[in-house]
Amino acid sequence: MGTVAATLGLVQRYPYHTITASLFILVVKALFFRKRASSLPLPPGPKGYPLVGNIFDIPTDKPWLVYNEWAKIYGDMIYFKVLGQPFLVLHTLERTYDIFEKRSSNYSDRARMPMILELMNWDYNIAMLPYGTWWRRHRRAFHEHFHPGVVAKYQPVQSREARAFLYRLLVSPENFRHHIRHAFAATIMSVAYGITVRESNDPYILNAEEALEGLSEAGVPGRFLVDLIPVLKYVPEWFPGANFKRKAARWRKVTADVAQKPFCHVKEQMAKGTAVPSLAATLIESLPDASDPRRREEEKIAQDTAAVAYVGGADTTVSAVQSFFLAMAMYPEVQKKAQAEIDQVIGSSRLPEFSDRPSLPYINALVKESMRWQLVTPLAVGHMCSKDDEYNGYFIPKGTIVIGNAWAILHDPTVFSNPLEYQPERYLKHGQLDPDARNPDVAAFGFGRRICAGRYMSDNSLYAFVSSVLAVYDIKPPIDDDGNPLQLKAEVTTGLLS
Ligand code: HEM
Repeated sequence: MGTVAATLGLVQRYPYHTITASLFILVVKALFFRKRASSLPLPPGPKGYPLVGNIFDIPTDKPWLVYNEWAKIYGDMIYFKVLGQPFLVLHTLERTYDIFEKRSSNYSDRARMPMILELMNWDYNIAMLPYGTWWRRHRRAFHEHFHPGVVAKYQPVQSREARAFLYRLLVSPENFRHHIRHAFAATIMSVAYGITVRESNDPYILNAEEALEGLSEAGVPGRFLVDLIPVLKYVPEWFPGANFKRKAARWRKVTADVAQKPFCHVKEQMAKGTAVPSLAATLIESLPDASDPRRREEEKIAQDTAAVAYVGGADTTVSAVQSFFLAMAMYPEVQKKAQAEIDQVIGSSRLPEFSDRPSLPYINALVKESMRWQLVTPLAVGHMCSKDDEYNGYFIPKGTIVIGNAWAILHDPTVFSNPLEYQPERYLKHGQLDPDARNPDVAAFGFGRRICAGRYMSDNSLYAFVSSVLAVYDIKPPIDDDGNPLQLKAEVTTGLLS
């Protein structure tokens, strides 16, 4: 879900000016301190300081690894507070299932983000909407076009873009990372709007990238004081120190363009009778009449649905494909087995099709392992607890941001032997997919009612790219000055999207 998730619920160290101001708020809040609604203890976690809580303990670099270490001390539920904001990190599948699935009505909300949602107008992003009717209407509209029964209709575009990607790799293999990004942007623009993007400097893509950069900056909790003191959103732009308002104004414009420009383009094409089939065109066709009072809201939902396909899909699957390239360069024996399967099942006279997928168990296992090995969203996206709760002998206060440590769940050595190794074989038994092997989907796409709504489309894209690339290319590590292959090591970036 790409940057769809921004950095919701991801904890980072706060700048010191933010701390000072927040202290003030906390003192005020403390004056109205609410007595705890339960006599049960809070879940265990690192002991923090008065008022600021665990601000100095919070990991900035790959927090999923640090929480994994903390779990050895505190167990599979870790509770801590940062500037009054409670967090709960869940470490095992049992806990994420109990909380996000069994108690989903209480654990499906999102943290309030005034900078992003109220000032930058990212409110079209389903992933950020508060839990409730408006989110549910968006989710339903999105699901209608991305559930497992319908995503097959996007396969021709996915295959076409996978093939165009093969050609670009042939021309300039050194730019493979750029080509991956371009391929996914092109796929989604085509699916969502029927737009064919330019090879470089495409205005839609440039605009979206700028909006996503703003999102990524504003998504760091504490980056903007207005997230801690929402009333600051009313400060006028000219006011000294109100730089955040000027930034928000610029980002608001590009963010709005991401959703509106391509959608308006489709409307114009439809009016002229020249529109090509697309998600936006289908959504527009099924809108109520212009005179219908429901039209305004329905049109907004349609516009948001198409836009979120782009912002949700632009970066995420890209990251999974990058992991796949790294894995192939590091594990040549895996690559050989995958190529042998393609050669045996398909031969060398054509490229793999979607219809071949059931006959390619090793490739399917490789797609799964590419989602597990280096997770795209190692902490998924935090869910906010809507009301006070009691669970397993502990009290969980309303407003707690609950994070499922997807990395820990998919690197549990009791479930995945040698979890740091890339081994597609772990999903196979007697040469076929083993139904009893833990499927990375249990955590790689998040949890419960907010689980990634684009995961079926993403899975198809990954299959199309992986199988096409392996059918025609060998992926190898770069060569050093003496002509020897470089020793590669998996090093991932930190952040919500790894
Ligand atoms: C490897 C690929 C992807 C990964 C790892 C991924 C991951 C995620 C995660 C972790 C969430 C939040 C789940 C939660 O709150 O528990 C999410 C939400 C979402 N994703 Fe994805 N995503 C991927 C691809 C896509 C694609 C291709 C699309 C669009 C076509 C998409 C659309 C969405 C949407 C709409 C949501 C919001 C769901 C909601 O809040 O109700 N994602 N994704």
